[in-house]
Amino acid sequence: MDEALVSAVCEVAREAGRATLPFHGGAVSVERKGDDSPLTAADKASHALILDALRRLTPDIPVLSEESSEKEVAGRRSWSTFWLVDPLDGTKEFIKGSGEFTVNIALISGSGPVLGVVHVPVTGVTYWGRPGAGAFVARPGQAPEAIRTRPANLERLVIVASKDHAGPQVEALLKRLTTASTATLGSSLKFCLIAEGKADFYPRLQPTCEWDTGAAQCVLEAAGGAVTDLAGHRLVYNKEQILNPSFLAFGDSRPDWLALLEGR
Ligand SMILES: Nc1ncnc2c1ncn2[C@@H]1O[C@H](COP(=O)(O)O)[C@@H](OP(=O)(O)O)[C@H]1O
Ligand SMILES: [Mg+2]
Repeated sequence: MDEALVSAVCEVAREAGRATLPFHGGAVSVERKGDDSPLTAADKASHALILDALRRLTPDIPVLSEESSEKEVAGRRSWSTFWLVDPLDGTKEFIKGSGEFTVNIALISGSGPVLGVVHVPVTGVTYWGRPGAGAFVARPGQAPEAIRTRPANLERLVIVASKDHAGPQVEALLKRLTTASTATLGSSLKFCLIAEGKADFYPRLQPTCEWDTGAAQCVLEAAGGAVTDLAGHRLVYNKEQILNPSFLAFGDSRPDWLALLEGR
C-alpha cells in the first residue's frame, strides 16, 4: 500500500469529521434505527461523504458502513478486501455534546485490518496505523509522531471503559481495583489511548459490531498492542455475524488480563 493512499484516507476521515461538526453541540434531532440505536444527521453526512470519497479513491474496493443496508451487510461475506467504516462512532456521546466521538475507516483484507484511521473531529487529532509500518498520531499544526504502547505497571494501571455500555462485570472491576485509575470514554478513542501509551487495558463485554473496532484495532496492533476474545484469539473480521464477541484490548500482552477482569 502506498503512503499516498494512507494520506488520502486520513484526509477523507478529516473531511467527514468536519461534516459532523455543524450538527454538534446544539439540539440534534435523533432517529431510532431498527435495533433502537440512535442515528443523527451527522452520521448520515459523514457516511455519504466517506462512501463517495472512497469510491472515487479506490473504485474496485467495496465499502461497508454502519449505515449500509442489511443486504450489503450480508453481501460482504463474498468480499476478500473491503473498506469497513463507522462514520460516527459514539453517537450517544455526540448527542450529549461530549466530543467523545470518532470517524473510523479500516481496510480489511481477509480476516483482519491492514490499515486503520481514527479521527477525532472535535480535537482535530488523527490516529492511523498499519501492521509492520507502525502507528502515528497527527495533532493540528504539528508534525505526525510515531506512537507505541507502554509496558503495564500493575500497581498503576489505567483502565478505559465505555461510558455508555460498560456493564456490571467491568463496573465491578473498576470498583475493585483501587490502585488503578480509570477513564470512561465514548467510542474507539479507548483503543487510541492504549495505542499512545496513556492507558493499559480496555475490557469490553457488551456488544460491538465490526465497524466499531476494525480501524482502532489496527492502530493499536500497529502500536504494539492486541485485541483478543476471552479465549485469547485475535479479534477477526468478515465473520458470519457482524457482532464481535466480548474482547480485551491491551498494550502489553504479559499480564493475565482475563484473570484481572475476573478477580482471580
Ligand atoms: N446492543 C448493541 N448491539 C450492537 N452494538 C452495540 C450495542 N450497544 C452498543 N453497541 C455499539 O457500541 C458502540 C458504542 O460504544 P461505546 O459505548 O464504547 O462508545 C456503538 O457505536 P455507534 O455509536 O457507532 O452506534 C454501537 O455500535
Ligand atoms: Mg460505532
